[in-house]
Amino acid sequence: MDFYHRAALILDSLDQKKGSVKGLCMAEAKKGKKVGEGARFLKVVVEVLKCESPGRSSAFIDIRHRADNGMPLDVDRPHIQHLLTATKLLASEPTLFVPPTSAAALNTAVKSGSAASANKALKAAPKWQKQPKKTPTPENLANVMVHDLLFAKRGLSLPKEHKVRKKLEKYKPALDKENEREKRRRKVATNEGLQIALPEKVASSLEGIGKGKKREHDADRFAEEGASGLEFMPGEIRWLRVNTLRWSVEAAVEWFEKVGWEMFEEVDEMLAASQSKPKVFALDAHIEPLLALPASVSLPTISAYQDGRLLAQDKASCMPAWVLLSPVLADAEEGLLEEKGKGKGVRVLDATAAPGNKTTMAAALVADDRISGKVVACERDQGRFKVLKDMLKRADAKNVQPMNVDFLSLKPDDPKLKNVTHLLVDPSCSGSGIPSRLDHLIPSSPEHEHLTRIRALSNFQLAIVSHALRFAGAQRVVYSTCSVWEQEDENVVMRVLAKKEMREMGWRLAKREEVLPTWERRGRVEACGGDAELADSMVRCLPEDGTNGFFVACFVKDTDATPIEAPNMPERRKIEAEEVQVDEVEMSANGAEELAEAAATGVTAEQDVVLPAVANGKKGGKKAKSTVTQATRNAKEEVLGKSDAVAAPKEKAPAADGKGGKKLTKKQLYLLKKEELKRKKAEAGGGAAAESEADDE
Ligand SMILES: C[S@@+](CC[C@H](N)C(=O)[O-])C[C@H]1O[C@@H](n2cnc3c(N)ncnc32)[C@H](O)[C@@H]1O
Repeated sequence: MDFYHRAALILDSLDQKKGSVKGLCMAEAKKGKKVGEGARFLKVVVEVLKCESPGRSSAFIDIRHRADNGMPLDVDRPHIQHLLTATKLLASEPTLFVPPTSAAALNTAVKSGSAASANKALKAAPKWQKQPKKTPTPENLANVMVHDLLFAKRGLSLPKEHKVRKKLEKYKPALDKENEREKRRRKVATNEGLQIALPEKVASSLEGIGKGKKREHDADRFAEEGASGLEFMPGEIRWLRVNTLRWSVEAAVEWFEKVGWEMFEEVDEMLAASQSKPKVFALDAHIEPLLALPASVSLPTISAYQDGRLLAQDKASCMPAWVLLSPVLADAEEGLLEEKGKGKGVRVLDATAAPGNKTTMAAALVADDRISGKVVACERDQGRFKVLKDMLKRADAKNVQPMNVDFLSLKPDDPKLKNVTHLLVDPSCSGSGIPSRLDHLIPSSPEHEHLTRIRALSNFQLAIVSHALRFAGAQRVVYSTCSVWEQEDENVVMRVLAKKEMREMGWRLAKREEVLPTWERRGRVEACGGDAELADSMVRCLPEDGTNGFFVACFVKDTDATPIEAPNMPERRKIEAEEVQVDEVEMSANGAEELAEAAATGVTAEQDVVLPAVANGKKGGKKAKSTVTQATRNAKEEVLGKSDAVAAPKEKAPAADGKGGKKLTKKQLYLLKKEELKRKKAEAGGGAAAESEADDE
């Protein structure tokens, strides 16, 4: 019963938007420390969400599928909840889904007459009554148990004589009958027809869970890596990066062959061969230190993975560091570093580093003796900073200086950073490109809320990348996201290029020849105002490419050339600039939020400014008597969406009551918005801010 209680608690937390599917499953599993438990939670929770998720034609899935050129899903109501209502199970058995704690608590529960108040009564019971720390809501406990009763191959995993099982089984005929009726109503032949389809890659990965210890351990890793940030792409290919700080690609190939693996020239050939041979691998065609193995391979059995010579990293996630630094490697090969003024050691800055996949890759690429490069890695969040440090240790990345700092607080003209020439900007994003996050199974917000969040993220991303471009010595800056939304991808790049300031500094986009030229999928022409060449400079990835959904663009500085012309902004962006006016006050990234607040309340340069906590990485700002630097002012304008070439129309304030009436001042508008935000946050149970959505990439 304990397992079901805990699975139901995970569903409760999901309802309260307290985290991602995988993250919450792993967090719960960690409490019990049983091998395979995370994977079991994941499987049960996903199965329940597949048949219960309400509002499946919601904005997120719809847009997501439109973005992937797929079909929107069409499941129109929560199936298990429907079964519970139709059979009156919860109403007739108010105490069945209330954890048995003490007689007194049970009595209270029985007397209460309804499951909800029974649950409330239990929670309020005195501490000395031995009861679990948290009790799940009866609805979610019923969801999990009824799911297993009806759909799990082995049925309920409770002893035959367990009284809850005995009681629940009495309802099985009625539940089955209603289930059959529902299938007829929806014109589907099987139970699967009533469920949301999982992305194929995720489905195949979840399928093996529970079939033997080795697979369980592996599945745990699947869940864990998602939560900790180490990447793992469930599906056909398992990408492993050779950690050249510890090993070489040649040595890795030799080692694999020595222990009985067969190498293939092409990834496709390797995949075809993997149908009959399990031990096959291939070198990736685009990224030198990357190997492709069949996804069925069990990582714990590969010692080179266990000791950090190989690192699990999705191919798309390897692209930014490769695009940023492969030209330096090529120059080193040809002995051109001195000539190009890079002989004194390349300095890289990773603006948003944790968990450190791209940092460690950059560190490995510049560790070459001829380059003798170093990396500064900034991470604002204290918890994630610890993860970053662990990753640096695992990868043996001694040439990295980690800093627990808000990147936006660094001064681009700081003499200590004047040697920084290359910057990685991989800011927090919506994570819409990661199918393995499974978050499309959670009921999503209404469309407006979704777009507001994406716009807020987009403004935050613009602030971070613009800040990077202002670094005095910067020559090459790579911007990336694991999002498939144009707002976070092409739009951010276009907004940067539209800024006079950036063009006058000599920034332009690196052309296709310099940015994975043989990678087929490029930026969307429409999102680049119809400019095919610009779109061609950008890289996009989708799961059908064997990677996560991803986006990469590379800015290069050419101080000698005439500044490029402002690009044609796409029509949609202009429309959004108008729509976004109000929303931009509602910023969700922590530091940027505070900057936005400061700006919206009209604080000027010499006044008290709420600055993001600097150097200690703690969330939340502190009051500081400060003179705002130009960089801070710029960032402030950017997060408010004011710095675009396509300016939002002035003072188009909405009516006071939203229907018509007197116009509000900016401050009134802000206060209203703030109230609304507070209310939403309270409703969401203090769920994570939009910004932290996809920080594990
Ligand atoms: C998408 S993740 C980066 C993933 C990382 N590049 C990797 O490949 O492992 C974004 C990270 O940026 C951090 N972050 C967000 N805003 C930041 C800021 N202003 N300064 C420093 N770090 C920031 C987040 O806490 C998060 O850890």
